[in-house]
Parts: sequence; structure tokens; C-alpha cells
Amino acid sequence: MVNYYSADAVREVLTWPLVNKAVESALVAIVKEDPKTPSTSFAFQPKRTFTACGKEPGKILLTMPAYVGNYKLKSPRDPGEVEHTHSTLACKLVTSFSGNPRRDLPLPSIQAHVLLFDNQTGQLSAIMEGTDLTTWRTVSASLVATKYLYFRRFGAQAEQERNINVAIVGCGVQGQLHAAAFCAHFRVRQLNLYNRTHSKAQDLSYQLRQKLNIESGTQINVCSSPNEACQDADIICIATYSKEPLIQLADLKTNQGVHINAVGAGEIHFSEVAPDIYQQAKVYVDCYANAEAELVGLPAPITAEVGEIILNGNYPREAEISIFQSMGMASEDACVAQAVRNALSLPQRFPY
Ligand SMILES: NC(=O)C1=CN([C@@H]2O[C@H](COP(=O)(O)OP(=O)(O)OC[C@H]3O[C@@H](n4cnc5c(N)ncnc54)[C@H](O)[C@@H]3O)[C@@H](O)[C@H]2O)C=CC1
Ligand SMILES: O=C([O-])C1=[NH+]CCC1
Repeated sequence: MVNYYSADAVREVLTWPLVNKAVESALVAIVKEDPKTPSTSFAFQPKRTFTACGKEPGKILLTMPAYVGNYKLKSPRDPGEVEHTHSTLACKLVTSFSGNPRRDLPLPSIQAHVLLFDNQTGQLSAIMEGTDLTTWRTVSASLVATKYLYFRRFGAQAEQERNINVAIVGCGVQGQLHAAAFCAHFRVRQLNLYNRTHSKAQDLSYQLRQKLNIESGTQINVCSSPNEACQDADIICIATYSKEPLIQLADLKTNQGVHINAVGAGEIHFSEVAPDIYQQAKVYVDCYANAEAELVGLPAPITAEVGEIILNGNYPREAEISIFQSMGMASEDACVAQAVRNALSLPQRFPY
């Protein structure tokens, strides 16, 4: 029997502890074995494929398969606990149709399903709606990257103690959840929002003011340019479909350490950040396998995978600019889908 998990069911169990642990496990599992930093988990994650839907740009289907072996998840019963190991064979099918939000009846640009398979028989065992899962795991990858590539350069407790200014460039689905999640996880003093259509940044600012604890003290500003949003930022999250650079080196703070989560830009991942920033930055990726195919022409060398830094602790220096070039990877989807499935399978959820 193939179980179907709807978007509503998935949404009900998505929590940050669950997703963050699964994403961190995936980032570590895909790192090539190194005797200096042993890890019991591993992954087989071939390059994903892109199929254009016709000859117009901006309409693509991605096929994202992965097997992740011996990795750890949080217990869905007690998110403080780490559960025993899992192994998961999965394939995500995701479409990116960038014109969808502008349709008469708007739809998300990114829509996904994850297929889960039985490890013993290869039979399809579940189909899970994967649109929110994709948003959450992508934001989670930025959170994990920020923890290790930015905060840890200032010490082991910095993510709990250090005040930061955050800029969100692009307030679509990704930008909205990045804004909420960064405020939920870190001590955000100032949150600057920029979007091409100003009203979208204003709407997000209004929603966040409703949600955020008044006591948090976060000052939310709607900005009229990426430069205004980024000039005092310690952390920048950029998630648009822009084929032209939206931020330049001159927009960043100098000599104080800046971390950029470069999340968007569709077919060419690195087009929304200017080459002069890459040339001054240390660039990290989620996985080399996709980078080889998808970051051709990247104007800087890749320093490491984020998972390598989690394992070896070679954090950037305090004043450096770091970029997490997030492409998204199938292992994250496999691990998060497994965590969601575990949470949805708890006996008390189905008392009969
Ligand atoms: N790294 C990863 O794992 C993932 C990356 N993405 C990427 O993140 C980006 C954003 O995705 P969503 O938030 O779901 O899309 P969305 O359509 O909800 O939001 C896109 C935002 O970018 C802005 N934008 C679009 N074109 C622009 C341009 N030329 N200049 C300035 N702003 C522009 C729009 O105003 C909109 O607010 C896309 O490039 C998508 O491919 C999405 C999912 C996963
Ligand atoms: O990893 C992912 O799901 C995606 N990356 C870019 C578009 C969708």
C-alpha cells in the first residue's frame, strides 16, 4: 500500500528541531569519507536533472534522487532526544515555474512531491506533498550554515549570545520564512526587508509584527533598495529569481564579518550576488555533486561543503565574508521526509 501524506498533514508536524536535525544530518552524510573526521552516515546522491517545460524560460522540472544511510533524526516523541539511525531511499520531483505568483489565481513558484521507497524491496511506500517541506528544509539549510559559518567563528555559544542585523532580499515564499525563522532562532536586533515590489516587503513587515514577541526588541524596517537593506547587515538572505546582481561589495559592511545565504536565482544560482563579492568571499556549498554541474562559471573557488565544516570545525575568520551557495539537495529532502513520516506515524495520531 502506498501512503499519501497531504500538504496539511505535513504542515502539522513540521517543527524547527525536527527539520534542523534532519538537514544537519543530510549535510554531514553527503561529505566524502575522511579518516580525520569519521562519520557513520553516508549518502549516494547523483546530480539532479533539469527538464525544461517547453522553450520559454522559467519553467522547469527537477528530479532529485538520494539514498542516505545510517543517519540520525530527532525523536518525534521528544524533540530533545536523538532517535536511532535511519536509512532512506527517496526521490523528490519539484517544479520551478517563476511566473506562478503572477497568475490570475496565484500559485507558488516551487511545488514538490517526495517519493519514499522501501529499502528492502524497492517498492514505493509513500508519496508526500513536498512544497512546504522544500521551503522549510531550504531555510533550515541557511540556519545551519549561518550557525557554523558565521556564529561559530565568534565562539561556541555565539548563536545564543550575539546580536545580529539581518537583511532579507526578496520577500517571496523563501524570504518570508527566512525572516520568521532567523528571528525565531537568533537574537535579531534589526531586520531589514527589501522586495522589488515594495508592498510585498510591507506586507511581510506587518505579518512579522503580529507574530513576533513584542519583547524580542527586533526593529523591522522596510527598505527601498538592497543597498539600504544590507549596509549594516551581519547576515544577508537573498532569494529571488534575479538574473542580475542585486547586491555588490560596496553594499556590505567592511572588515566586520558578513555571511550571505545565497538561496535563489533559478537556473543560474549565483547571478543575484555580484562577482566582486564572490571574489572577496569564502564560498561554501551544500554539495559538490550539484555544484559541479550547476555552478559552472562561479567567479570564485569553493572552499568546502557545509557538512565538512560541521565535521572539522574550520570556521571562517571573524572579519571574513562567507557565502553559503545553497542549491538544495535531495538528501535534505529524503531526511526531512523521513522525519515527517516518523512524526505522522506516531500511534497516538492514529488511535484506531
Ligand atoms: N536553494 C534552494 O534549496 C532553493 C532555492 N529556491 C530558489 O529561491 C528563489 C525564491 O524562491 P521562492 O521564494 O519560492 O519564489 P517566489 O516567487 O515566492 O519569490 C521570489 C521573489 O523574488 C523577487 N524577484 C523575482 N525576480 C526578481 C528580480 N529579477 N529582481 C528582484 N527581485 C525579483 C519577487 O519579487 C519575489 O518576491 C528562486 O530562485 C528559487 O529557485 C527555491 C527553493 C529551494
Ligand atoms: O532544491 C530544490 O528543491 C530547488 N532548488 C532550486 C529550485 C528548487
